[in-house]
Amino acid sequence: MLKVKGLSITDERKKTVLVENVNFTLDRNHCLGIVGESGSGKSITTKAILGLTQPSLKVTGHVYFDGDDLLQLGKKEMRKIRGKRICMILQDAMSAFDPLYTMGSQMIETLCENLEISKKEARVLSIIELEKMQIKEPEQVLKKYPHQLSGGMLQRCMIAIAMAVKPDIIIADEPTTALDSITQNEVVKEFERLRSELDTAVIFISHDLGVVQRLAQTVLVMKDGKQVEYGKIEDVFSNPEQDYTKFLIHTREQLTKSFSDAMRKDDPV
Ligand SMILES: Nc1ncnc2c1ncn2[C@@H]1O[C@H](COP(=O)(O)OP(=O)(O)OP(=O)(O)O)[C@@H](O)[C@H]1O
Repeated sequence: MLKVKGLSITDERKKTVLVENVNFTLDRNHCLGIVGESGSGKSITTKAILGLTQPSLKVTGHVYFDGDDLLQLGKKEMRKIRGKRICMILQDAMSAFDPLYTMGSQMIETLCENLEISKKEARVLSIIELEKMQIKEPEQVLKKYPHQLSGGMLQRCMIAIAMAVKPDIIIADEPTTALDSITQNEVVKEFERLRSELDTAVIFISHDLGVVQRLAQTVLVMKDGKQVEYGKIEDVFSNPEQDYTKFLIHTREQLTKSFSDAMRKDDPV
């Protein structure tokens, strides 16, 4: 459904290469996890796919989606795809909302525009989706302005909108980072549901290898703007080829071990 070929990003002002020759395929009903340390180029790769990079950054290569090369589409055509057929859930939820409007008006407007439904229907759907995100008083949340809600709450609202729109692809950039662990678990379950019930493909960017292992069928490992490993999740995790991937997996295993050791220490004897 989505095929990225030779994607590179150059900062024209600084004459630096930020991302070099990224290649991957995303099939319907599949989840691709993108992992790698901070600054390795995960976010900017997905922003480039959606034409969201700044003009000073030159993007080359191909991004094929349903027969079109997204990198060749004009702004107007791209706007038709963004938000409706490919949704992005941003790391910084605050920047996704307009501070001057209530969450209700923003959610309802987005759903009316993308789903061609009435305001009344959009309101009902907003409440249903917010409830699925474990938001206890959705009517109250709809009355609030973005600054009156926590980062985690805004993140859940953003995910609820994406879930309601049911796009072909959801790109989720660290969607669980701002959430507590119970909500994280619920959000991961929602992504699993989306994929299995609605055929939505997901690109899931995360530092958390455990979450990626649970959700993704394929994984792309990035380091210093380069794709260092790509393949089926079970192959990459059980038999990593690159030292960097081995390091990431080892670090996670160590963390998990220290956590369980610490928990054991707290157990009453
Ligand atoms: N608009 C921009 N102009 C110039 N350089 C940028 C821009 N946005 C990001 N970069 C640079 O591109 C590189 C990759 O950044 P990116 O945000 O994609 O990393 P990341 O892997 O998503 O990191 P994190 O996990 O911290 O979000 C970094 O060196 C960053 O400084």
